[in-house]
Amino acid sequence: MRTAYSVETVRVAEQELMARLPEGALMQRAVAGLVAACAEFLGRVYGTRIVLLVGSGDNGGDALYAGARLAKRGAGVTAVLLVPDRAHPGGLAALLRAGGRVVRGTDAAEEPLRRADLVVDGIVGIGGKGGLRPDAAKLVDVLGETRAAVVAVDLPSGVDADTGEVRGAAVRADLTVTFGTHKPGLLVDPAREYAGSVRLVDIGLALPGEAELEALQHADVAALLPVPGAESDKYRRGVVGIAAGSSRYPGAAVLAVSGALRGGAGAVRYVGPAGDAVIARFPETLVSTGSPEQAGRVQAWVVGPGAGDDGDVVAAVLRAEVPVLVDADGLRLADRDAVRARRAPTLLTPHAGEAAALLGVPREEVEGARLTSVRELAERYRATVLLKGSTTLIASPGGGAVRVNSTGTGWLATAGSGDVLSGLTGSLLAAGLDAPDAGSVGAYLHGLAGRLAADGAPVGAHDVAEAVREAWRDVMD
Ligand SMILES: NC(=O)C1=CN([C@@H]2O[C@H](COP(=O)(O)OP(=O)(O)OC[C@H]3O[C@@H](n4cnc5c(N)ncnc54)[C@H](OP(=O)(O)O)[C@@H]3O)[C@@H](O)[C@H]2O)[C@@H](O)CC1
Ligand SMILES: Nc1ncnc2c1ncn2[C@@H]1O[C@H](COP(=O)(O)OP(=O)(O)O)[C@@H](O)[C@H]1O
Ligand SMILES: [K+]
Repeated sequence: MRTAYSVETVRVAEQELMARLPEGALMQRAVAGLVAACAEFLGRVYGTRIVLLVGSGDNGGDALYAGARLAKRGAGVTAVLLVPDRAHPGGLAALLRAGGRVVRGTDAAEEPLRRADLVVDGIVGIGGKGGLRPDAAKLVDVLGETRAAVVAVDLPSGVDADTGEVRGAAVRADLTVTFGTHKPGLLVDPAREYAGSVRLVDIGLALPGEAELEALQHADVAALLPVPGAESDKYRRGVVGIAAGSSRYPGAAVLAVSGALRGGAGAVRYVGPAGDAVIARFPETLVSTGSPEQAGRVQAWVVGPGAGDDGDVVAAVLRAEVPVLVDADGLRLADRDAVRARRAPTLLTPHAGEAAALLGVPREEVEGARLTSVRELAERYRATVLLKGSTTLIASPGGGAVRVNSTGTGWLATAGSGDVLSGLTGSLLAAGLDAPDAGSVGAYLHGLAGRLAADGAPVGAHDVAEAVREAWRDVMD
């Protein structure tokens, strides 16, 4: 499991560790990792031109000490000091001793930045408050006009470490070298995109049990996937009910069933007006035309994909005393109080637009503040919420760590791919995973399937469903 901790938690752990170490030792651990990452990134250090962007805190100190070590290895290093009289004194002295050069202010930065092979962003790290100040923002603008590669120290300056929000100018890095733990912002868009690839340097911080964010890895997913035992039969494996599709959107039903068949349940029941289309494509589906109550027992329901305006079906499914996943039209049709009153688990799976409607805010607000939005939705609706997008987030109603999934690819932004996800995730619910596990395992497999199916070329949603089995095998390998 990859985890990310809030700045507040990092600060406490940092204090505890610093109290036990000689002064400056922690920073030198961070610097050693930063230098190794820069050297690896450059390929060779000798003869390269490196520019350090140096703010007034320890983030700038890291950059200065790293610059000193790189200068000793033969790089030409120039430090741009944003607040010259507050640059980290020890770091600055070390750089000057190593033969580094210093310029002051943004105007003087232009020329060295244009010629740089590598820029080290030490403007601000976890001590950043609010958007970048005007002089720092101007420096970031100048940097944006160059073609230099950028390594960010701890965080790309200008992104919010705790939320992943980016208000105003921020550094776009190729690589971020972060210390002690991932910060939530490094795993959540839009900030994640600014970070480039992320390298974690272990500096010995002892972090408490509960993280702010968790990201499942292959081994975690493998341990959660439902695998039939010798005594399994189709009912014990779980039956998932799909109440989806309409005469207008029969394809949504087919796609949700295609996902459900690959999610580990022993049988898939379909209820709705698209039964003929479903049977034609998937003859193994148990199709019925009546209401969800009459469909026979299921261990979980999926309701909503392509449902059109059939609010009665949504209401009937919400009355069921088994886990229910509500997606797409179902999110619009579901009665809020009925969702909140449910005793069995509920999993809502909105994309940003649907989440915005549920919260009564503009879509951009959700896209700009995904972590805050998903937490708010889970609390308001007393449900587990899976917020879809480039990074998918899963929050639980009682608070606690939010799961983040980033196995996906932009190729998944194709009509119907959300229907596949809802069927797949519903199937995992029916197989016995709890709502946060079903949501995060479903998103993981779906994202991986999208990657495997696309392999660099466009895909349709049915290709994604077909690739779920390959993703499953890949995880189990
Ligand atoms: N945690 C760890 O274990 C370790 C942490 N380490 C490193 O220390 C870093 C944290 O250092 P830090 O605490 O000095 O804060 P930092 O990020 O440099 O920023 C504060 C400075 O920036 C300024 N400033 C603030 N907001 C701003 C804005 N919007 N725009 C512009 N400027 C702004 C603020 O100015 P002030 O408000 O004081 O005027 C202040 O001077 C951390 O990220 C990591 O790199 C490692 O060395 C060792 C292990
Ligand atoms: N840029 C992206 N990167 C990764 N995954 C994405 C991206 N855009 C969309 N997705 C994923 O594709 C799926 C789209 O679902 P949704 O928006 O419901 O589409 P539809 O309603 O057409 O089925 C979701 O699983 C979402 O997380
Ligand atoms: K930084």
